[in-house]
Amino acid sequence: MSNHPVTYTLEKKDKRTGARLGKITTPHGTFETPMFMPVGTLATVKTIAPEELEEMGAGIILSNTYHLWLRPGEDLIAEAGGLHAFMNWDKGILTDSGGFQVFSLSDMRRIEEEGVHFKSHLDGSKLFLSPEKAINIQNKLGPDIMMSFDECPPFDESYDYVKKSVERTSRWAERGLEAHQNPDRQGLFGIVQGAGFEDLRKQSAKDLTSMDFAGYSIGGLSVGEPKEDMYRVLDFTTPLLPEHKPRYLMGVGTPDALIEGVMRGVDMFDCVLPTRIARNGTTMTSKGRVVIKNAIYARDFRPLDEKCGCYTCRNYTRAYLRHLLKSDETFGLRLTSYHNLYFLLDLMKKVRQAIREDNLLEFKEQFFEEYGYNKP
Ligand SMILES: CCCSCc1cc(N)cc2c(=O)[nH]c(N)nc12
Ligand SMILES: [Zn+2]
Repeated sequence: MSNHPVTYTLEKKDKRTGARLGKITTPHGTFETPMFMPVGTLATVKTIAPEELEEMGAGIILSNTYHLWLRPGEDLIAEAGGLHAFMNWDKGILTDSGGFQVFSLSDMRRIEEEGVHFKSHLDGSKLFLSPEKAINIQNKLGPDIMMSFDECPPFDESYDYVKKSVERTSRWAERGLEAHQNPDRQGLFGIVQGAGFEDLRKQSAKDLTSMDFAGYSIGGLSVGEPKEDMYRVLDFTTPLLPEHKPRYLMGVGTPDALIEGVMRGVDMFDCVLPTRIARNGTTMTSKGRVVIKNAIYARDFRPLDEKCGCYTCRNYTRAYLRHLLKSDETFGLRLTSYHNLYFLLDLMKKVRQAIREDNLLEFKEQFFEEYGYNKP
């Protein structure tokens, strides 16, 4: 069906790069792109309240089918009225399909045409996930955007293996479309795979764009490959995707990769990085990374980032943040997580403005210089 509940409006194409300004409309609101999506694996963006996510400008957040299936279970969340009600978040929610987590979290797994057999990372119990099951779980969780069940092979996997994997992921995608019970209110995205092989990326994109998905994800990247490889794959993959549907690059969230991805036509990004590194005291600032537990900050009574307008930077000093992190005080995790999320959301706001003003390349150069990316 072509009248999807999740639609994309292309507003402006950058004259000198592949960047584009747009809006994605979901049953829970319309949000500007390019956008960064905070990850809330277990129905919470760790240590941050929904109201705080809203005040920092988050539009769509992520949750994780695999984790929520195992705990507390999709039926419990369905009884609660779905993820939005369960976690008291009334903007957009996107869920991953679980395949990636199976491959990254679980050992003893066996991949067959029917699906994947594996052991729970929680208690070792035997589990089975199929394309149909992954879609049914997401139908019950009730996100605005759902992902097809895919296999994300290692980037350095053999050509023959990746070819077979891409063909199976395309068959899984078709089965998922068939199994989708709420196509009127939940948009389903296909996930393009193919590792670093251009012909396999083309095959995957051809297969998936022949099916009527609401949007397209670029999977199989940000899995440890060199960034230059990721950019090379994006260069020949994003042009294969429909211009008038959203493009989502999975698992990408460093400032440089976000900007490089935008310049290659990507609209949506997610990454656990900002909150994960925050919890061990690593923060992203306009002058590059600041590892706040470092002794040099013990008597540094300046804000974390003097150019940042976030709650953390307006109210607390580096010395205080260092004290909290060194003392394992939970409040410290909240303050660094808040700042890192705000930093990336604010970066994407500045990127959107740069596309509006046709100075994205100049913005990138200045941001890279100040962040320290150009240092040898
Ligand atoms: C909540 C996490 C969402 S993104 C997870 C993710 C991250 C990365 N890097 C790749 C993939 C992929 O290829 N397929 C799928 N389903 N997910 C991926
Ligand atoms: Zn800040």
